[in-house]
Amino acid sequence: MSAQVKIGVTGGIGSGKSVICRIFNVLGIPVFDADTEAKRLMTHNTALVDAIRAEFGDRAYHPDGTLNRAYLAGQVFNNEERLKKLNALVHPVAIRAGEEWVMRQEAPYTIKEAALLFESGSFKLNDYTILVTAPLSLRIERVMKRDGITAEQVKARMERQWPEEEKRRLADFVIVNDGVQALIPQVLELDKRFRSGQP
Ligand SMILES: CC(C)(COP(=O)(O)OP(=O)(O)OC[C@H]1O[C@@H](n2cnc3c(N)ncnc32)[C@H](O)[C@@H]1O)[C@@H](O)C(=O)NCCC(=O)NCCS
Ligand SMILES: Nc1ncnc2c1ncn2[C@@H]1O[C@H](COP(=O)(O)OP(=O)(O)OP(=O)(O)O)[C@@H](O)[C@H]1O
Repeated sequence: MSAQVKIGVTGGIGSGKSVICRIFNVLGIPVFDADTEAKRLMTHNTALVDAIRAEFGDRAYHPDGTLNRAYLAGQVFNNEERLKKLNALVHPVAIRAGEEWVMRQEAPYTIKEAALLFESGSFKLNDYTILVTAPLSLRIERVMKRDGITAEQVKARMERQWPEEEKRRLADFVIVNDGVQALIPQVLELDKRFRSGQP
């Protein structure tokens, strides 16, 4: 088992997790992006691909084998039961990949970025969790711009995630990404604490 301090970074859609993790990464900290890894596994892990095809049909994949994200998003983000099924297939595989990744790292500490750290229960595998927060309206605006989707589509995903207040109760640290408070000093402060070994 790795003795490294393990930090989870989470936050609702559009809160700015990826932006913050990029800053940690520039400081030399290895970052595992669970959402990206989940997508990679959904096309590269044969058992997972077979299970997704069996559950969601061949339309879940394009003819070239890439994931039909728009189709799957349409299937799951307005249907809680379907989303639960997809999560039950993907999350255990992605969580295992994260644990294997941690064992390979040599660094003062490691970071796992995941939108659903609390919802999936995987926060328990980390020593500390950072919650990234931002006002709802700003998050919607950011994602509409980033992904070219409608406010309704962003809200459908938000409704499948825990409300921020619930996450605050379980988080050890909070980074405010409201476009007003500067991000870099907040990240530097946490980096200092994690490197000290006594956060
Ligand atoms: C349905 C899929 C194909 C849609 O892909 P798409 O490229 O449109 O969105 P993307 O994956 O980039 O997600 C954007 C954001 O939506 C939110 N989101 C993604 N998956 C979920 C989910 N299962 N529940 C709630 N919110 C989610 C997150 O905030 C995420 O960062 C994809 O989200 C997916 O496979 N989700 C299920 C696996 C999963 O839970 N992944 C994320 C955590 S490991
Ligand atoms: N402080 C900021 N100032 C300006 N733009 C920002 C800021 N923070 C984030 N953004 C932008 O908002 C969008 C959402 O940020 P990001 O992708 O980091 O969020 P996320 O929490 O990782 O979202 P998701 O859960 O969808 O993966 C991105 O396009 C990003 O560049």
